[in-house]
Amino acid sequence: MTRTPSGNTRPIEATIRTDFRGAMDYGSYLGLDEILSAQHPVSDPAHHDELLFIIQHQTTELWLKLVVHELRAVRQYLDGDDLSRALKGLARVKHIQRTITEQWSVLATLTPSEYAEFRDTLGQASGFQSHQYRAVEFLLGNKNAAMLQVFRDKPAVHDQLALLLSEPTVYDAFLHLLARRGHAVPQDVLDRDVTQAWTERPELVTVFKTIYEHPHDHWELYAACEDLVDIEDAFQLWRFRHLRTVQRTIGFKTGTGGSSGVGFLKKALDLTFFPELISVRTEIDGPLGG
Ligand code: HEM
Ligand SMILES: N[C@@H](CC(=O)c1ccccc1NC=O)C(=O)O
Repeated sequence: MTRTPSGNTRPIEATIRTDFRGAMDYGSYLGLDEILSAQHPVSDPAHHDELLFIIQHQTTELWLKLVVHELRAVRQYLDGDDLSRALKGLARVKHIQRTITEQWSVLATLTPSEYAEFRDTLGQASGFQSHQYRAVEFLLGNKNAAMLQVFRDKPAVHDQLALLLSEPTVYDAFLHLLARRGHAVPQDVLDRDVTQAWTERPELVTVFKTIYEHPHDHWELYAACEDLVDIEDAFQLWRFRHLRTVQRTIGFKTGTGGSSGVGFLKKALDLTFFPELISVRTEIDGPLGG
Protein backbone atom coordinates (compact mmCIF):
# COMPACT_ATOMS: atom_id res chain seq x y z
CA MET A 1 0.00 0.00 0.00
CA THR A 2 1.29 3.43 -0.87
CA ARG A 3 1.25 5.99 1.91
CA THR A 4 -0.19 8.77 -0.23
CA PRO A 5 -2.52 8.54 -3.22
CA SER A 6 -0.88 9.12 -6.56
CA GLY A 7 -0.09 12.79 -7.11
CA ASN A 8 -0.79 13.53 -3.43
CA THR A 9 -4.25 14.80 -4.45
CA ARG A 10 -7.68 13.89 -3.08
CA PRO A 11 -10.12 13.51 -5.95
CA ILE A 12 -13.53 14.94 -5.14
CA GLU A 13 -16.31 12.34 -5.05
CA ALA A 14 -18.87 12.23 -7.83
CA THR A 15 -21.72 12.79 -5.35
CA ILE A 16 -20.29 16.03 -3.98
CA ARG A 17 -22.58 18.91 -4.81
CA THR A 18 -21.02 21.68 -6.86
CA ASP A 19 -24.05 23.45 -8.32
CA PHE A 20 -25.71 25.88 -5.91
CA ARG A 21 -27.81 27.93 -8.28
CA GLY A 22 -30.95 28.88 -6.32
CA ALA A 23 -29.82 26.87 -3.25
CA MET A 24 -28.36 27.86 0.08
CA ASP A 25 -24.62 27.25 0.30
CA TYR A 26 -21.99 27.69 2.98
CA GLY A 27 -21.30 31.36 2.33
CA SER A 28 -24.91 32.45 2.01
CA TYR A 29 -25.93 30.62 5.19
CA LEU A 30 -23.12 32.23 7.19
CA GLY A 31 -23.40 35.69 5.68
CA LEU A 32 -19.75 35.46 4.70
CA ASP A 33 -20.01 38.22 2.11
CA GLU A 34 -21.00 40.59 4.90
CA ILE A 35 -18.53 39.31 7.50
CA LEU A 36 -15.53 39.14 5.19
CA SER A 37 -16.14 42.54 3.70
CA ALA A 38 -16.49 44.19 7.11
CA GLN A 39 -12.76 44.87 7.67
CA HIS A 40 -12.06 48.48 6.82
CA PRO A 41 -8.55 49.63 7.76
CA VAL A 42 -8.44 53.40 8.26
CA SER A 43 -4.67 53.78 7.91
CA ASP A 44 -3.75 55.08 4.47
CA PRO A 45 -1.98 53.31 2.91
CA ALA A 46 -3.40 50.37 4.89
CA HIS A 47 -0.90 49.27 7.53
CA HIS A 48 -0.17 45.54 7.34
CA ASP A 49 -0.99 44.99 11.04
CA GLU A 50 -4.28 46.85 11.15
CA LEU A 51 -6.11 43.77 9.84
CA LEU A 52 -4.91 41.82 12.89
CA PHE A 53 -6.15 44.62 15.14
CA ILE A 54 -9.57 44.66 13.47
CA ILE A 55 -10.05 40.90 13.37
CA GLN A 56 -9.01 40.50 17.02
CA HIS A 57 -11.78 42.92 17.96
CA GLN A 58 -14.36 41.49 15.59
CA THR A 59 -13.86 37.90 16.75
CA THR A 60 -14.11 39.01 20.39
CA GLU A 61 -17.32 40.91 19.59
CA LEU A 62 -18.80 37.83 17.86
CA TRP A 63 -18.09 35.72 20.93
CA LEU A 64 -19.50 38.47 23.18
CA LYS A 65 -22.68 38.32 21.13
CA LEU A 66 -22.97 34.64 22.03
CA VAL A 67 -22.14 35.31 25.70
CA VAL A 68 -24.99 37.85 25.91
CA HIS A 69 -27.34 35.37 24.19
CA GLU A 70 -26.37 32.55 26.58
CA LEU A 71 -26.50 34.68 29.74
CA ARG A 72 -29.98 35.91 28.83
CA ALA A 73 -31.05 32.29 28.38
CA VAL A 74 -29.41 31.29 31.69
CA ARG A 75 -31.36 34.04 33.45
CA GLN A 76 -34.58 32.77 31.87
CA TYR A 77 -33.85 29.15 32.85
CA LEU A 78 -33.18 30.26 36.44
CA ASP A 79 -36.48 32.17 36.45
CA GLY A 80 -38.18 28.98 35.27
CA ASP A 81 -36.46 26.80 37.92
CA ASP A 82 -34.66 24.87 35.18
CA LEU A 83 -31.31 24.72 36.94
CA SER A 84 -29.75 21.97 34.82
CA ARG A 85 -30.25 23.93 31.59
CA ALA A 86 -28.89 27.03 33.32
CA LEU A 87 -25.79 25.02 34.27
CA LYS A 88 -25.29 23.98 30.67
CA GLY A 89 -25.46 27.61 29.54
CA LEU A 90 -22.96 28.70 32.19
CA ALA A 91 -20.57 25.94 31.07
CA ARG A 92 -20.73 27.23 27.48
CA VAL A 93 -20.04 30.79 28.63
CA LYS A 94 -16.94 29.55 30.45
CA HIS A 95 -15.55 27.95 27.29
CA ILE A 96 -16.14 31.15 25.31
CA GLN A 97 -14.39 33.16 28.00
CA ARG A 98 -11.40 30.83 27.82
CA THR A 99 -11.26 31.25 24.04
CA ILE A 100 -11.38 35.06 24.07
CA THR A 101 -8.84 35.20 26.88
CA GLU A 102 -6.42 32.90 25.03
CA GLN A 103 -6.69 34.92 21.85
CA TRP A 104 -4.91 37.86 23.52
CA SER A 105 -1.70 36.04 22.58
CA VAL A 106 -2.41 36.76 18.91
CA LEU A 107 -2.68 40.52 19.50
CA ALA A 108 0.40 40.42 21.74
CA THR A 109 2.41 39.81 18.54
CA LEU A 110 1.64 43.44 17.64
CA THR A 111 4.72 45.38 18.74
CA PRO A 112 4.55 48.92 20.18
CA SER A 113 6.34 50.21 17.09
CA GLU A 114 3.84 48.59 14.72
CA TYR A 115 0.83 49.84 16.70
CA ALA A 116 2.26 53.37 16.95
CA GLU A 117 2.37 53.42 13.15
CA PHE A 118 -1.43 53.39 12.88
CA ARG A 119 -2.73 54.27 16.39
CA ASP A 120 -3.25 57.96 15.51
CA THR A 121 -5.67 56.98 12.76
CA LEU A 122 -8.02 55.37 15.32
CA GLY A 123 -9.13 58.79 16.58
CA GLN A 124 -11.24 58.58 19.73
CA ALA A 125 -12.48 55.05 19.07
CA SER A 126 -11.89 52.70 22.02
CA GLY A 127 -13.06 49.38 23.43
CA PHE A 128 -14.65 51.49 26.16
CA GLN A 129 -17.42 52.01 23.60
CA SER A 130 -18.16 48.25 23.28
CA HIS A 131 -21.86 47.93 24.06
CA GLN A 132 -21.74 44.14 24.09
CA TYR A 133 -19.01 44.21 26.74
CA ARG A 134 -21.22 46.49 28.86
CA ALA A 135 -24.16 44.17 28.28
CA VAL A 136 -22.15 41.27 29.71
CA GLU A 137 -21.09 43.38 32.69
CA PHE A 138 -24.71 44.44 33.31
CA LEU A 139 -25.98 40.85 33.04
CA LEU A 140 -23.39 39.74 35.58
CA GLY A 141 -24.16 42.57 38.02
CA ASN A 142 -21.67 45.36 37.35
CA LYS A 143 -24.44 47.87 36.71
CA ASN A 144 -23.33 51.43 36.03
CA ALA A 145 -25.76 53.94 34.50
CA ALA A 146 -22.84 56.27 33.67
CA MET A 147 -21.74 53.80 30.98
CA LEU A 148 -24.87 54.64 28.95
CA GLN A 149 -23.57 58.16 28.23
CA VAL A 150 -21.16 56.92 25.58
CA PHE A 151 -24.13 55.67 23.55
CA ARG A 152 -26.22 58.83 23.63
CA ASP A 153 -25.94 59.19 19.84
CA LYS A 154 -26.96 55.57 19.21
CA PRO A 155 -30.57 55.32 20.39
CA ALA A 156 -31.04 51.62 19.55
CA VAL A 157 -27.93 50.57 21.48
CA HIS A 158 -28.65 53.05 24.27
CA ASP A 159 -32.19 51.74 24.76
CA GLN A 160 -31.10 48.10 24.66
CA LEU A 161 -28.52 48.75 27.39
CA ALA A 162 -30.96 50.89 29.40
CA LEU A 163 -33.37 47.94 29.32
CA LEU A 164 -30.68 45.55 30.55
CA LEU A 165 -29.82 48.06 33.29
CA SER A 166 -33.42 47.95 34.47
CA GLU A 167 -33.64 44.13 34.44
CA PRO A 168 -32.46 41.69 37.13
CA THR A 169 -28.99 40.20 36.69
CA VAL A 170 -28.14 36.51 36.41
CA TYR A 171 -27.18 36.66 40.10
CA ASP A 172 -30.54 38.24 41.02
CA ALA A 173 -32.27 35.38 39.17
CA PHE A 174 -30.13 32.84 41.03
CA LEU A 175 -30.92 34.41 44.42
CA HIS A 176 -34.65 34.35 43.63
CA LEU A 177 -34.33 30.66 42.80
CA LEU A 178 -32.53 30.04 46.11
CA ALA A 179 -35.34 31.84 47.95
CA ARG A 180 -37.97 29.72 46.17
CA ARG A 181 -36.07 26.63 47.32
CA GLY A 182 -36.29 27.73 50.94
CA HIS A 183 -32.95 29.42 51.46
CA ALA A 184 -32.91 32.49 53.71
CA VAL A 185 -32.37 35.22 51.12
CA PRO A 186 -33.45 38.49 52.77
CA GLN A 187 -36.59 40.05 51.28
CA ASP A 188 -34.89 43.39 50.64
CA VAL A 189 -32.27 41.58 48.56
CA LEU A 190 -35.08 40.11 46.44
CA ASP A 191 -36.70 43.55 46.14
CA ARG A 192 -33.47 45.46 45.53
CA ASP A 193 -33.12 48.27 42.99
CA VAL A 194 -31.62 46.20 40.18
CA THR A 195 -30.33 49.28 38.35
CA GLN A 196 -27.63 49.58 41.02
CA ALA A 197 -24.31 47.73 41.14
CA TRP A 198 -24.38 44.72 43.42
CA THR A 199 -22.82 45.24 46.85
CA GLU A 200 -21.97 42.49 49.33
CA ARG A 201 -24.66 41.18 51.70
CA PRO A 202 -23.23 39.17 54.62
CA GLU A 203 -26.55 37.30 55.12
CA LEU A 204 -25.91 35.58 51.78
CA VAL A 205 -22.54 34.30 52.97
CA THR A 206 -24.52 32.36 55.58
CA VAL A 207 -26.81 30.96 52.86
CA PHE A 208 -23.82 29.84 50.76
CA LYS A 209 -22.07 28.41 53.84
CA THR A 210 -24.94 25.94 54.25
CA ILE A 211 -24.61 24.91 50.60
CA TYR A 212 -20.82 24.58 50.70
CA GLU A 213 -20.80 22.66 53.97
CA HIS A 214 -23.45 20.21 52.74
CA PRO A 215 -22.80 19.94 49.00
CA HIS A 216 -24.49 16.55 48.66
CA ASP A 217 -27.77 17.99 49.94
CA HIS A 218 -27.65 20.85 47.41
CA TRP A 219 -25.63 19.41 44.54
CA GLU A 220 -26.97 21.46 41.62
CA LEU A 221 -26.94 24.71 43.61
CA TYR A 222 -23.39 23.93 44.67
CA ALA A 223 -22.42 23.33 41.00
CA ALA A 224 -24.11 26.61 40.00
CA CYS A 225 -22.19 28.52 42.69
CA GLU A 226 -18.90 27.10 41.42
CA ASP A 227 -19.83 27.95 37.81
CA LEU A 228 -20.46 31.55 38.85
CA VAL A 229 -17.08 31.69 40.57
CA ASP A 230 -15.46 30.24 37.42
CA ILE A 231 -17.15 32.92 35.33
CA GLU A 232 -16.01 35.71 37.64
CA ASP A 233 -12.46 34.33 37.57
CA ALA A 234 -12.50 34.04 33.79
CA PHE A 235 -13.79 37.60 33.44
CA GLN A 236 -10.97 38.89 35.61
CA LEU A 237 -8.43 36.91 33.61
CA TRP A 238 -9.72 38.56 30.41
CA ARG A 239 -9.42 41.98 32.05
CA PHE A 240 -5.91 41.16 33.24
CA ARG A 241 -4.73 39.96 29.81
CA HIS A 242 -6.22 43.13 28.28
CA LEU A 243 -4.37 45.25 30.83
CA ARG A 244 -1.05 43.48 30.20
CA THR A 245 -1.50 43.68 26.43
CA VAL A 246 -2.29 47.38 26.69
CA GLN A 247 0.76 47.94 28.92
CA ARG A 248 3.16 46.18 26.57
CA THR A 249 1.70 47.98 23.56
CA ILE A 250 1.19 51.61 24.72
CA GLY A 251 2.89 51.65 28.14
CA PHE A 252 1.37 54.41 30.26
CA LYS A 253 -0.02 56.56 27.46
CA THR A 254 -3.54 57.91 27.93
CA GLY A 255 -6.24 55.98 26.08
CA THR A 256 -7.89 56.97 22.81
CA GLY A 257 -11.20 56.82 24.72
CA GLY A 258 -9.95 59.62 27.00
CA SER A 259 -9.07 57.63 30.12
CA SER A 260 -5.74 57.53 31.94
CA GLY A 261 -5.10 54.15 30.26
CA VAL A 262 -3.52 51.34 32.26
CA GLY A 263 -4.32 53.07 35.58
CA PHE A 264 -8.02 53.17 34.67
CA LEU A 265 -8.08 49.54 33.53
CA LYS A 266 -6.34 48.44 36.75
CA LYS A 267 -9.24 49.77 38.83
CA ALA A 268 -11.59 47.30 37.12
CA LEU A 269 -9.62 44.45 38.69
CA ASP A 270 -11.07 45.47 42.07
CA LEU A 271 -14.64 44.96 40.84
CA THR A 272 -16.44 41.78 41.82
CA PHE A 273 -19.67 40.20 40.57
CA PHE A 274 -20.42 37.65 43.29
CA PRO A 275 -18.60 38.84 46.44
CA GLU A 276 -20.46 36.47 48.79
CA LEU A 277 -19.25 33.47 46.80
CA ILE A 278 -15.69 34.59 47.48
CA SER A 279 -16.30 35.50 51.14
CA VAL A 280 -17.90 32.13 51.87
CA ARG A 281 -14.52 30.50 51.32
CA THR A 282 -13.22 32.19 54.46
CA GLU A 283 -16.09 30.74 56.45
CA ILE A 284 -16.10 27.09 55.38
CA ASP A 285 -15.33 24.87 58.35
CA GLY A 286 -14.02 21.33 58.13
CA PRO A 287 -15.23 18.50 60.44
CA LEU A 288 -12.89 19.69 63.20
CA GLY A 289 -14.12 23.26 62.84
CA GLY A 290 -10.99 24.67 61.15
C1 HEM B 1 -3.33 46.98 21.47
C2 HEM B 1 -4.56 46.73 21.75
C3 HEM B 1 -5.38 47.51 22.74
C4 HEM B 1 -5.08 48.65 23.42
C5 HEM B 1 -3.79 49.47 23.40
C6 HEM B 1 -6.23 48.96 24.24
C7 HEM B 1 -6.30 50.03 25.08
C8 HEM B 1 -7.38 50.33 25.88
C9 HEM B 1 -7.46 51.45 26.78
C10 HEM B 1 -6.35 52.45 27.03
C11 HEM B 1 -8.69 51.41 27.35
C12 HEM B 1 -9.26 52.42 28.37
C13 HEM B 1 -10.24 53.33 27.69
C14 HEM B 1 -9.57 54.38 26.82
O1 HEM B 1 -9.22 55.44 27.35
O2 HEM B 1 -9.40 54.11 25.63
C15 HEM B 1 -9.37 50.27 26.83
C16 HEM B 1 -10.64 49.89 27.20
C17 HEM B 1 -11.28 48.78 26.71
N1 HEM B 1 -10.84 47.94 25.72
FE1 HEM B 1 -9.03 47.96 24.88
N2 HEM B 1 -7.18 48.01 24.03
C18 HEM B 1 -6.72 47.11 23.12
C19 HEM B 1 -7.38 46.03 22.62
C20 HEM B 1 -8.66 45.66 22.94
C21 HEM B 1 -9.37 44.52 22.40
C22 HEM B 1 -8.81 43.52 21.39
C23 HEM B 1 -10.59 44.51 22.93
C24 HEM B 1 -11.65 43.51 22.63
C25 HEM B 1 -12.87 43.82 22.33
C26 HEM B 1 -10.67 45.63 23.85
C27 HEM B 1 -11.75 45.97 24.61
C28 HEM B 1 -11.79 46.97 25.53
C29 HEM B 1 -12.88 47.20 26.45
C30 HEM B 1 -14.14 46.35 26.56
C31 HEM B 1 -12.57 48.32 27.19
C32 HEM B 1 -13.37 48.90 28.35
C33 HEM B 1 -12.80 48.30 29.65
C34 HEM B 1 -13.37 48.87 30.92
O3 HEM B 1 -14.34 49.62 30.89
O4 HEM B 1 -12.82 48.52 31.98
N3 HEM B 1 -9.48 46.30 23.83
N4 HEM B 1 -8.57 49.62 25.95
N1 LIG C 1 -7.90 52.48 23.41
C1 LIG C 1 -6.81 52.08 22.51
C2 LIG C 1 -7.32 52.01 21.10
C3 LIG C 1 -7.97 50.70 20.96
O1 LIG C 1 -7.51 49.75 21.48
C4 LIG C 1 -9.14 50.57 20.14
C5 LIG C 1 -9.39 51.49 19.15
C6 LIG C 1 -10.48 51.32 18.31
C7 LIG C 1 -11.33 50.26 18.51
C8 LIG C 1 -11.07 49.36 19.55
C9 LIG C 1 -9.98 49.54 20.37
N2 LIG C 1 -9.76 48.61 21.34
C10 LIG C 1 -9.71 48.65 22.66
O2 LIG C 1 -9.74 49.59 23.40
C11 LIG C 1 -5.63 53.01 22.65
O3 LIG C 1 -5.66 53.90 23.50
O4 LIG C 1 -4.67 52.82 21.94
